[in-house]
Order: sequence, then structure tokens, then C-alpha cells
Amino acid sequence: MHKIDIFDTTLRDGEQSAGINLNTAEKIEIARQLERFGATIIESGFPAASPGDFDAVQRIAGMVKNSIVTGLARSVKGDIDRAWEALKGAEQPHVHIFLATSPIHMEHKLMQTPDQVVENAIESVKYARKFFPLVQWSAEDASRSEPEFLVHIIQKVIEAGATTINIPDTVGYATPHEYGALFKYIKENVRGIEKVKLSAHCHNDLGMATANTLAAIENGATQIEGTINGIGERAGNVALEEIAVALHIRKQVYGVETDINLGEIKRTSQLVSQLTGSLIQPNKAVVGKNAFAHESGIHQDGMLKNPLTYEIITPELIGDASTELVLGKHSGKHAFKDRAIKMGFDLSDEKLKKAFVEFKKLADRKKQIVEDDLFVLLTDQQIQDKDTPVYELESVQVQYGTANIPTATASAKDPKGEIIHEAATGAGSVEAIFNTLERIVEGKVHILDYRVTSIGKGRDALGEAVINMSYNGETVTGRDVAQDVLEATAKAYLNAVNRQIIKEDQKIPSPVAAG
Ligand SMILES: CC(=O)SCCNC(=O)CCNC(=O)[C@H](O)C(C)(C)COP(=O)(O)OP(=O)(O)OC[C@H]1O[C@@H](n2cnc3c(N)ncnc32)[C@H](O)[C@@H]1OP(=O)(O)O
Ligand SMILES: CC(C)C(=O)C(=O)O
Ligand SMILES: [Mg+2]
Repeated sequence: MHKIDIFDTTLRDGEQSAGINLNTAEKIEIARQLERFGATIIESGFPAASPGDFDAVQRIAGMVKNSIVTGLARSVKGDIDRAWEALKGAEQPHVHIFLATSPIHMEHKLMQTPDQVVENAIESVKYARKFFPLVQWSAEDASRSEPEFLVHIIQKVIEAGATTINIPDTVGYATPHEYGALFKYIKENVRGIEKVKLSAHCHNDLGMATANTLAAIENGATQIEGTINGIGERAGNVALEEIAVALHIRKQVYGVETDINLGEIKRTSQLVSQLTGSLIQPNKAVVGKNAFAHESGIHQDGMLKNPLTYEIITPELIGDASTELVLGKHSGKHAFKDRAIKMGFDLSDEKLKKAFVEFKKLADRKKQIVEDDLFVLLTDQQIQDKDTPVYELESVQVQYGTANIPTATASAKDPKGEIIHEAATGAGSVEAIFNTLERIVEGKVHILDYRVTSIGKGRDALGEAVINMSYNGETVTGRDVAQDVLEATAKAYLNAVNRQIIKEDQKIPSPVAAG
């Protein structure tokens, strides 16, 4: 099995994403992490682009020891001089020169003839080799270039001293078959190609960057370029974490290895996302929030019986937390029971079945079921399962008017079975209810959070109240639903108090401690 190099361009091509602008401190932090991640080469910027980029490249070059540090330069002396100034302090100074080779770029952008482009390329590479031991030359827009011209110019730049040849699919135009064939063609037709590194650089405009990069590897690429999380110009570059994991999981197919430390993937991805402000789509391969989340009952059942049924990558491989069985409306009873047990509940099969029916109803209403929701639901069954005496609301009434002090009266059965009537005022109707109920229940209540939401649409929508409170020093959540939000509020209040009473009585674990 032979090794291929990983060229990370998160700090150069990645930063070319609309809306991303990293300062030097941020670039340094990412570069340090890329070194831990195991990138062979870190492209840290474009020194001629701005004083800030120059500064970042210079500082990273002086700091990083375990990866080669490079900077980009156009095919002009001024850019190469600037790159040398920034990179001369690096352990192994490396420069990356690019020049477009496609008819459209040569004619309309560079406004040079193909012969002028060849001359220009030779001159720059020769000039760079006066300073740099390592010179990478990139044929920008290679995938839309004439293959014969590409072979000709590559031959010339190798003779001029280039140590790496890069064949970019600059605009993400190639298909895997075409891109692989281009590598094969270059390998077969350029003399001395085996003496230099041959690199792939793919963009994702047609969503084929990963497939194209793997096709290049199958056809002899010895270096691949990309970014963390696939950030970059337009639709981005190939995501390095996808390549690294694909090469690992399917090593029998590709037969190559890298120096990437797979266990650093998650940390690197999160750091890049955080510092660039570029969010990762939840279903992103390898690093998306849902990459190891299983939502449907059939999959969850399979996962519980044997994780290999639905998991080809373990989260541990990339330094992620563990697999998540997300409970939602597609979940089944196996996953529901597993979670209930993990949360410390010991319900009879019959009660579990009832709780599951309630859970399905709730899942239809709510986008996301959180641990608190499950806790409420399971404790409700536990309340019915065992019979710990609790509070029961008999009635609640509120007097409200803009000219009056809001006043609430309420009646509730206490755990001893006695009916208690109380009244209190408050700054508003809700506070009046809270104050009244606090007189009914024994113990100290402190409201931490209170939310009401409507369930359903239209004038007859139900109101759901969720109250998070501290009751006798313990944090507990209560929830209830009613046609009127004030009634839902009073019920949710007593629901929270009851839950705490039952927890204490039946030694139910608190939701925070539950797994
Ligand atoms: C495929 C890629 O990702 S390539 C890298 C792209 N990255 C960037 O452009 C980021 C940094 N760029 C910059 O800061 C600026 O564009 C600079 C400093 C490089 C140049 O700025 P300016 O001198 O103002 O030129 P501007 O960007 O408007 O135009 C680019 C010029 O470079 C020329 N050029 C483009 N590529 C090359 C090249 N590889 N070699 C030589 N010249 C080139 C263009 O033809 C154009 O020349 P012209 O001014 O004679 O028409
Ligand atoms: C500078 C070159 C290598 C590039 O980023 C591209 O062609 O996409
Ligand atoms: Mg690019």
C-alpha cells in the first residue's frame, strides 16, 4: 500500500468562500490544528494578495514544523518574490504557482497565446527554483484544457524544475470518468512524470468533487488537495475529511494510505466551522450533525441488534461522540424502550406501550423530542403505574382588567386528598396563578423558565405550557396542554411539582443524569 500526500488549502482556497475572512490569529489556530490533523502540506494563503495574508503565511511558515507550509503565487515575479519573503523561514520552503491553460482562460482572461503561456510558465518555474527547493505548478482549468497542450506545457515545466504538477478541475466541470482518464493520459504521455508528485484539485460545482478526487487516485494521483468541510470558492473544494475516511473505510478498493490522523477530524471540522462562521449542513458526510444519528424505527432496531447493520463509519473513528438514536415520529418501540431503560425507568410492558402511544402523538406535534419531553411522558406513566399521591387541579379562575390588579383563585386536591382553595394577586395573570399555586403546594418554588406555544393552527389551536422550576431545590420541568393557555399554565405548574414528588418517592433519576 503506498502513501499519498494531503495538501490542505482551507486557509487559501477555503478562505476564498464568499463571506469568509480569517484574521492572522484565526489562521494560526487553524494551521496548528491542521498540523495535528496530519496535513502533508498546508497552503496558508496568497502572500501577494494583502499585507494580512502575507503576515499570516510568514507566521505560519515560522511556526509549523510537521507539515510543509506553502503560499500561492501568480505566474509573475512580483508574486514569487513576495512568496519567498513570506516563506523563506519555513523548514522546507514550498511555493505554489498557477497559470491557466484552457482556451477560454488563455484568450479571455490572460489574453495570451498558448505559446506565451508556455514561455511564461517556464520562466516563472525557473525563477522560483532559484529560491524554493519545492515548486508546485498548477495548470488552472486543466479539465477544460486541450489534453495535448496540457501534456506539452507540463513537460516543459517539469524540465524547468517543477517538483509537483497539479491538474485542477477549477470549475468542477469534469466527470469522474473524464478526470481519471486525464490523469491516465498525462501519466502515459509526459516523460519523467513519475519523478514529480501528481496532484488532484477538485471543486464541487456539480457535486462530484469527492468522486473526481477518488478517480484521480485510482489513476495515479500521488497528492490530493482540498479543504476541511469542503469550504471554498462557489460550491467549494473537495472535503478532505470525506477523502480521508473513504480511503480508510474502502482501503481494499483504493489501496493507498495517508498520514491523516482520523481521530482529529471532528475537532478540526468544528474549529474551521466556528472560526469561519461557515455552518456545516446537518447531513454532510462524515462531519454533519446527523452523520451518526439514526431516526427511523427500523434502523434503530437494527442498530440496537448490531450497529454494523446501518453504520459503516463509527463516530469514534473521527473523534466524535457516540452514535445517536434520535427519537422522533419515525422511531419504533425497540428504540423507545432502550431509551426509557437508559433513563432509569422500569415500566411494565403495558405501561411502556401506553407511553409509546403518547410518545407517537407528541412526536406528530413536535419537530424535535428532547430528553425533558420523554421524561415528562415516562414519569406520567410511572405516576399511573405506582400510586404516589399528588396534587390535582380542580379549578382555576383569573380576574384581569387593565384597571384592576390581576387576581387568581384556584382549588386543588393535595396528596392527602383534601381540597385546598387559595387566591393571590400578581403583576399579570400568569404571576397571579403562580402565586396562588405556590400557596397550595407545600415547599419552595422558583420559576426558572416558562414558555407557551400553540399546537396546531387557527383560532382553536391548543396551548402548550412548559414550566421549568426549582422545587425544594431540585430542578424539574412540567408540561401540559389545554384549550386555554392559563389553564395549561396551572396544570403544567402542578405537573412539575408532582413530578418532583414522584421522583423523590420512587427514586426516579433526574433528566440531567439520564443517558
Ligand atoms: C483558481 C484560483 O483559485 S486562483 C486564485 C484566486 N485567488 C485570488 O484571486 C485571491 C487573491 N487575489 C488578489 O488579492 C488580487 O486578485 C491580486 C492581488 C492577486 C491581483 O490584484 P489586481 O492586480 O488588482 O488584479 P485583478 O485581481 O483585478 O486581476 C487579475 C490580474 O492577474 C492576471 N492573472 C490571473 N491569473 C494569473 C496568473 N496565474 N499569472 C499571471 N497573471 C495572472 C489577470 O489576467 C489580471 O491581469 P491584468 O490586470 O493584466 O488584466
Ligand atoms: C490555484 C488553483 C490551483 C486553484 O485553486 C484552482 O484551479 O482551483
Ligand atoms: Mg481551487
